Amino acid sequence: MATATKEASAPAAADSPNGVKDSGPPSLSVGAILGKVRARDPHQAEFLQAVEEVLRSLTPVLDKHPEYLPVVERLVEPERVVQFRVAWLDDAGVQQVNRGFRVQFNQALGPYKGGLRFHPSVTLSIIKFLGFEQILKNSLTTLAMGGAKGGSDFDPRGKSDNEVMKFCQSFMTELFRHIGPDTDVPAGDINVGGREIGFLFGQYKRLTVHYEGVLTGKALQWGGSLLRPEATGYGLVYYAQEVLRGMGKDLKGMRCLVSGSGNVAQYTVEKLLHLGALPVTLSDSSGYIYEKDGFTPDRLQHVLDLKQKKRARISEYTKKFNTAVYVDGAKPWAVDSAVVAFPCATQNEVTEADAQRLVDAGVKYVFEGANMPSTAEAIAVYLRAGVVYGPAKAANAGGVAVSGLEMAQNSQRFPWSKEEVDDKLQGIMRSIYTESMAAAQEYGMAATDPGALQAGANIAGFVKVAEAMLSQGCV
Ligand SMILES: NC(=O)C1=CN([C@@H]2O[C@H](COP(=O)(O)OP(=O)(O)OC[C@H]3O[C@@H](n4cnc5c(N)ncnc54)[C@H](O)[C@@H]3O)[C@@H](O)[C@H]2O)C=CC1
Ligand SMILES: O=C(O)CCC(=O)C(=O)O
Repeated sequence: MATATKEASAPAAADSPNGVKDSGPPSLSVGAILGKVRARDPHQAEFLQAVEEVLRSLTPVLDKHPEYLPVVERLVEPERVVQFRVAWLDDAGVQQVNRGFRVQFNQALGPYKGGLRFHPSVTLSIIKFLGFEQILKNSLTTLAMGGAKGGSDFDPRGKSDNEVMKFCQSFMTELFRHIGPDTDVPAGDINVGGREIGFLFGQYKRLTVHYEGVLTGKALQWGGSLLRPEATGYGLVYYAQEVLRGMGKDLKGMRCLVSGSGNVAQYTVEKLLHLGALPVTLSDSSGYIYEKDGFTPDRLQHVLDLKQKKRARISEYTKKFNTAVYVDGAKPWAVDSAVVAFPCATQNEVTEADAQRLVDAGVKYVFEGANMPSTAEAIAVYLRAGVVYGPAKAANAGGVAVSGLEMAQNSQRFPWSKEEVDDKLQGIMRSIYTESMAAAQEYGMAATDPGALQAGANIAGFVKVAEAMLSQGCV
């Protein structure tokens, strides 16, 4: 994508395509809005990175529709930020104090929706970037969901089940008053899976006496949806398949690099195997494993046992399978002879130097499973090298999409079959691809432009939210 953030001149208030007028300060421009965001929160590096990336893509839209500028000014400010103390007693009876967050970013399209992350790196900046991305991602799914994110700096590593339960109960003891099935529906993210959602749901029920679809990612026996655990990874691969199909290519036989080894990475590898691709790496924050001839269903099952049951490091894998090598302290991006990369671990895991390594090693496609895994500089490297770039908010939307389907099943009080959910997931990922392409082309980009999917996802996601915000007035 070749557009740069434009310091546009003052647009006058104008009619929106739906006939609603909105007006902002006469000096409003993309540059002025960015300046205000930077001045307000100069230390929120991740949040600024996410906002800058989106606004850059929106420049041609805002040139054509200056009436959206006041909407953008509101969009970059969360509707509500809740920050709270989470105090709990560890197994030794010693008090621990963590910080909890819920950023309710935008409710234009539906109840706030987005995951909870428990990780020592969690700050308000991280939760705000995730919540901001979630607005446009949820819009792309076509389901009625606003954008939110939450979490805590709690580190579950090394904690007993009892300690995790105590923490979750204390976290929900504050959070419950801000959420509800028609208000805000949290789910999992890094270090928040089935175990944590269970503890959180139990405490919500105890506090409210309501048995309702207030969280997604629940277990099947008590309101979960089939395929929610698999949805982000499966959706990512379905999206990649759509993009490749649009270029007359097929994932079958392609060597793929996958980073991370958590929920998203595991089911990305599983779906790649279903489709005959050759995933060869997985990683964690300590290093990566390389299976030269690719994972197999048996080998993947071992990863699932290690990660889901034993909560072990990925290095443990080579104790059972000596077909693989473990490389300590490194990322998988320099492994050669791969064509596709799926970063599925965490934000900014692909730096400019990593991106250059990927390009040098022959990678032609990057599809993001993690949220914002590529730095701005890394994205520039992909695009300069002609690498097709499938951005997170489109490529990993399958998880929240099936969360939306879980909400629909909870409202109906009737579960759907695996086939029904999978069929809907595939349809949603296909429509994200086609809508993104259509939006990029509407604003002058060629379908063959390596940045078309990025610009298209930002534009298509934004326009729906902007129209809803215009219709709903200046709130
Ligand atoms: N779980 C979901 O449904 C969705 C998750 N995501 C995103 O996918 C990414 C992964 O999330 P999950 O798989 O759910 O979490 P998880 O907790 O199941 O797994 C996280 C994985 O990332 C690895 N990791 C964490 N920090 C790392 C680092 N600095 N370097 C290398 N590896 C690191 C961990 O070792 C672990 O294997 C996150 O960016 C998350 O926001 C996006 C959409 C939905
Ligand atoms: O399923 C959800 O509500 C949230 C998933 C999520 O956190 C994400 O899309 O990043």
